[in-house]
Amino acid sequence: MKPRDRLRIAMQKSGRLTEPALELLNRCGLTFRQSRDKLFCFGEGEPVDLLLVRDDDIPGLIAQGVCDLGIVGRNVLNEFKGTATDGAAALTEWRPLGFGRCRLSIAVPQEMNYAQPHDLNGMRIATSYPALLNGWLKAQEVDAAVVTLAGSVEIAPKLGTADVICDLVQSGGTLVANQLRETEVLLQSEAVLAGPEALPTDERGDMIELLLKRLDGVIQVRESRLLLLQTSRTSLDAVTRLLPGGPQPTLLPVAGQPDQLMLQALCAGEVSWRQLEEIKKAGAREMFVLPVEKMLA
Ligand SMILES: Nc1ncnc2c1ncn2[C@@H]1O[C@H](COP(=O)(O)OP(=O)(O)OP(=O)(O)O)[C@@H](O)[C@H]1O
Ligand SMILES: O=P(O)(O)OC[C@H]1O[C@H](OP(=O)(O)OP(=O)(O)O)[C@H](O)[C@@H]1O
Ligand SMILES: [Mg+2]
Repeated sequence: MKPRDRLRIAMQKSGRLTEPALELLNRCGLTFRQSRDKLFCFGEGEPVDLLLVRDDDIPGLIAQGVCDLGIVGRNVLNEFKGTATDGAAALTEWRPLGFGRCRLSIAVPQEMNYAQPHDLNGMRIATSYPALLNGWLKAQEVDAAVVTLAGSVEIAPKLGTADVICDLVQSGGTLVANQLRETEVLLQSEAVLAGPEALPTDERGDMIELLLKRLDGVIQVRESRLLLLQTSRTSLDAVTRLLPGGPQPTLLPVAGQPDQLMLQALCAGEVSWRQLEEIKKAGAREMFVLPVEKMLA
């Protein structure tokens, strides 16, 4: 294959991961000119181009060296790795990306008795993830027949083509609609940046390292929240103990109220209503949770 001097990233052409993947790359300073066929997008500022494909093809394109990186669900990446063809094992997850969260689960008809994996012995399990399912069955020492389907897996028990299923679950709505109940989680998944374990030794390797640094910055900011609140000095310990993870908070005096403090804390994730209510009960008031736009340590 001809050596390339531009980095090529594969992502889903049209689906759940398309918009968030593109937004993430834009935030990393990568913008693309949309070509007429929309399958190849030329990078405008940086030497990084996009290939828009079916998500299932992404790991193979990386393994073949057609693309340097790909944005794909962990479920698809691990299924490919589970097929253990040449090059498959050498793919790795460079970064989890925090979107496209779902899980690969076993689900059984609501009325079926299920207590443990061994209850699946002798059953037919429909799935689009035969390698992942077979790996799990082997680890659990369960002897079941795997029925591979490309989609609409949840309907299989009703059609009588399988007894139970193994498919992606997010809200659980599809399972409920098909009178199924989730019994085992095989894999927690989200979109990941996938690539070969060994970085290219030419300039593309340097570009990947630069991209990873930008990505880390973008992800850190995206997940950070600035929490501002007021507390009395006597409640400070109780309030501080409840703060979500992050660096030490900053304390500021409040003008005209010597017993009060303003507390500022950078939190490494969402701050939920419940957490806020708990912190308030511990003595805090005037609480604000702010998104962080940019951060430079
Ligand atoms: N209900 C869901 N909620 C959140 N993420 C999901 C959900 N279902 C799937 N995903 C994640 O999003 C990825 C893409 O899902 P999508 O349904 O767009 O794929 P697809 O139909 O296989 O698309 P393609 O046409 O590219 O093959 C999945 O591989 C999984 O990682
Ligand atoms: O738990 P839920 O929130 O209901 O999501 C789970 C469903 O979402 C995905 O299907 P999708 O909607 O993409 O349909 P498809 O796979 O048939 O294209 C997945 O294959 C499940 O069927
Ligand atoms: Mg697909």
